[in-house]
Amino acid sequence: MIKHSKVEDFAADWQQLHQQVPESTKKLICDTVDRYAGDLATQFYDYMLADKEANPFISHDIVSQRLHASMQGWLRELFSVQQHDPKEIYKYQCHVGVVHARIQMPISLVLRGSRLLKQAITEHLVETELDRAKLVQATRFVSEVMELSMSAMTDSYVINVGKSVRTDESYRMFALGQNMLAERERQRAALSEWAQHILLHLLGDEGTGVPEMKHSEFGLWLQHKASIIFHDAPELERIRVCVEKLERTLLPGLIEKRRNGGNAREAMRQVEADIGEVKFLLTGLFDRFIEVESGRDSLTRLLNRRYLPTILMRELALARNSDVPFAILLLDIDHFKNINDTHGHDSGDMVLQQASDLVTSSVRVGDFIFRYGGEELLVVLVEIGRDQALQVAETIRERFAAEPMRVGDGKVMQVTVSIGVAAYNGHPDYERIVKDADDALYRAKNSGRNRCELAD
Ligand SMILES: Nc1nc2c(ncn2[C@@H]2O[C@H](COP(=O)(O)OP(=O)(O)OP(=O)(O)O)[C@@H](O)[C@H]2O)c(=O)[nH]1
Repeated sequence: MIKHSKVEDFAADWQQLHQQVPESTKKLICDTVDRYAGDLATQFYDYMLADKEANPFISHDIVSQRLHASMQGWLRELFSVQQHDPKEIYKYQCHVGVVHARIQMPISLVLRGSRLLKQAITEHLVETELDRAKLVQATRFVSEVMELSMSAMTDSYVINVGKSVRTDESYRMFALGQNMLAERERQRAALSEWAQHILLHLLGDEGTGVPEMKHSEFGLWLQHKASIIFHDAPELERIRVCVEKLERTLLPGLIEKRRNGGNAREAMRQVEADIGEVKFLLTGLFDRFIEVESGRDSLTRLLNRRYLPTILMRELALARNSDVPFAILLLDIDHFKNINDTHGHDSGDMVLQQASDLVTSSVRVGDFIFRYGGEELLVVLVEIGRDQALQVAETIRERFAAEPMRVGDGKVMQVTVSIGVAAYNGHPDYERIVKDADDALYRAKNSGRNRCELAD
């Protein structure tokens, strides 16, 4: 069967729609839209300009200079009786969609606007000499033309918003690609330098107008780059609050104290504490992101769970398109709580680290190992069938049972694991295979632990 492209589907629907409605009715709609195009555009933009959500995207000036006329042109063309090529009409609608995406106008707003226009055109049609049957037909025609236009617009809107998200993300990755450890040290140094600068300035005798942070190297970084790298991390906001407090309250207070010859020690201490807080937040922010962005869990160095959907979706696509199967193992350390309770939390951590080393050395380099939960690991075994996957799980289980683990103070203890195994079975939803492995793990636990169970 030939797969139709979106433009061909649009053209076919457009032609079919036009064939269903008599020329006389179309002519009347065309004339009505033509006559009221100005009013319709005014009505549309009055509504948009009054709307809180729409307001940031348009202004009175832009409306009067450009948009009002474009809207009339668009309406006239959409309902024109001249036989335009439907593919050209499709392109035109896509272009409008691209523009909406570029200015980041929410699609809900575009759809709301279209409903408003549909209603307004219908009201004008009611005033014409059309009889009831024809009026119903005309109203339906207007509605479907609008629907078709919106579907083309939405298609290109979605693609183009996707593109811009990818661009943002690639810039973010580029920014992150710069060595984050070096960046962290650079910004810490820039902050210290600025702090030193103001303290030296304050110790001088003028005691007025300290150098503003926003013009310092750190201030510029905070203003322009930090929010791209860290998005809306809460620490960033707290840093901004600290900086504002410093500039608006603490520093002026300190200057005032010094000018009046008062004891500035307490004010100075507050300034130092505030700068210390900014430094602390900054370090924490970088450290958190270095850990997350490296994609690894900080304790076990295994992959972070948030990458699991990406990996599983990729494996599912490979399995579907190239017939390359895969399987997952869900592994849970038995009675882990007892290890913590008996030997302490640090020993629990040590066991987790040894457990991840053991699993890592039991699978191939091409497999993926995630820290799935507290004491749960998830392994994606690539290019493997169900029986082989079960064998791998058995080997891991046996190794755990055979190799005692260190728990601090030179002590060792026996640790066992339960494993649920699920192989790709053609189901397209990646959550399903995880759920299958989870059910199998549950059975392994309920059947006495230190066991592997295969999903049904
Ligand atoms: N030391 C340490 N403990 C953790 C970590 N993450 C989770 N835990 C602990 O792991 C324990 C898991 O306990 P449970 O879920 O009751 O299960 P369990 O004791 O392993 O028993 P079964 O799974 O039923 O065999 C909890 O006490 C958690 O506090 C971690 O990173 N380090």
